[in-house]
Amino acid sequence: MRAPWDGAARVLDGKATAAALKAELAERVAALRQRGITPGLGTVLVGEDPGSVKYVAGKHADCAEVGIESIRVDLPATATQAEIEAAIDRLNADPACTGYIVQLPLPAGIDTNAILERVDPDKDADGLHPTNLGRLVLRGTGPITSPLPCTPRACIELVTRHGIDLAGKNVCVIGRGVTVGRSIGLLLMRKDVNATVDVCHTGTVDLAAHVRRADVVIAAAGSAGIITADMVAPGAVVLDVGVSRVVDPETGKGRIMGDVADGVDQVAAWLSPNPGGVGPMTRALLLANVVEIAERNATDS
Ligand SMILES: Nc1nc2c(c(=O)[nH]1)N[C@@H](CN(C=O)c1ccc(C(=O)N[C@@H](CCC(=O)O)C(=O)O)cc1)CN2
Repeated sequence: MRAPWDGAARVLDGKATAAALKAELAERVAALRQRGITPGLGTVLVGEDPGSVKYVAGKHADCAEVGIESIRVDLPATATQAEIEAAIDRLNADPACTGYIVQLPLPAGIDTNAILERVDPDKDADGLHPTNLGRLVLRGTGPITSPLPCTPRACIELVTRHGIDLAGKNVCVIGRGVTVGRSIGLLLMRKDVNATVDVCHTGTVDLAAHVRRADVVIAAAGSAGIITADMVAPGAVVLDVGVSRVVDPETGKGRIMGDVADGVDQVAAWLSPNPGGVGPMTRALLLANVVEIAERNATDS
């Protein structure tokens, strides 16, 4: 099924693809605004983790770019479960808020599942509410009418917008976290995608054997450089989703390292850079979720 491959990998360019997607979304937001509907994205940030602060700021900048209004709720790291839940209840009741996210991870001691379950499923811009994940399990075919998790959606959009068809492909997912690994299998198995999925994790025996069989590798373990060139079949498509923050021994500065080691670009046919691959697409798909909620609400009313 794979074409023989003897060149350097082509780049799955997340920045350019996200820019194209955001331009399409800006047009849909303009159409909604013409009908008197203003989509609004809310964020709940608890504490001042530098990564989370940066991601939330990025989400609001993206909103401004496409014409979505922003609602920011910033709580101190000392916020209690009850205080976070009260903020959730306010966003659930706020008509200006079309959809919202709770930035993860939450501080230690907070019951994350209880927080995510309190989000109104119809405002769940992250697609992480149990009702929406349950719909993904139950509805393996037909149109999708509820929000989908952003990073899994980002992976699929990134490859399909580069002309890669996933139907019939063997996809190896590495990592079983809720935001990516566990939920992406459900999307890939849907009839409209039609991939065969292998999900590997820390309990997997012989990870390399699984990866070697794959036409498409989605590395979302958060373990720097875990996927090496000798594991990847020549001509495979490789998405580097995992993020580890490491200190560069040469510069002494912190930098992001993905799950994919140097050298994979000499074996794979396509490779998503990290940064610059799935991350920017995840941000764009969050906006897509908000626009789709607004469009569905407009049709329902
Ligand atoms: N509620 C959520 N929390 C978290 C999610 C999520 O989807 N929902 N995912 C991550 C963080 N995240 C979004 O929130 C996210 C992470 C990274 C990027 C991104 O574009 N990264 C850039 C590099 C950025 C940098 O230099 O630091 C890239 O990949 O090019 C977007 C979104 C955990 N929490």
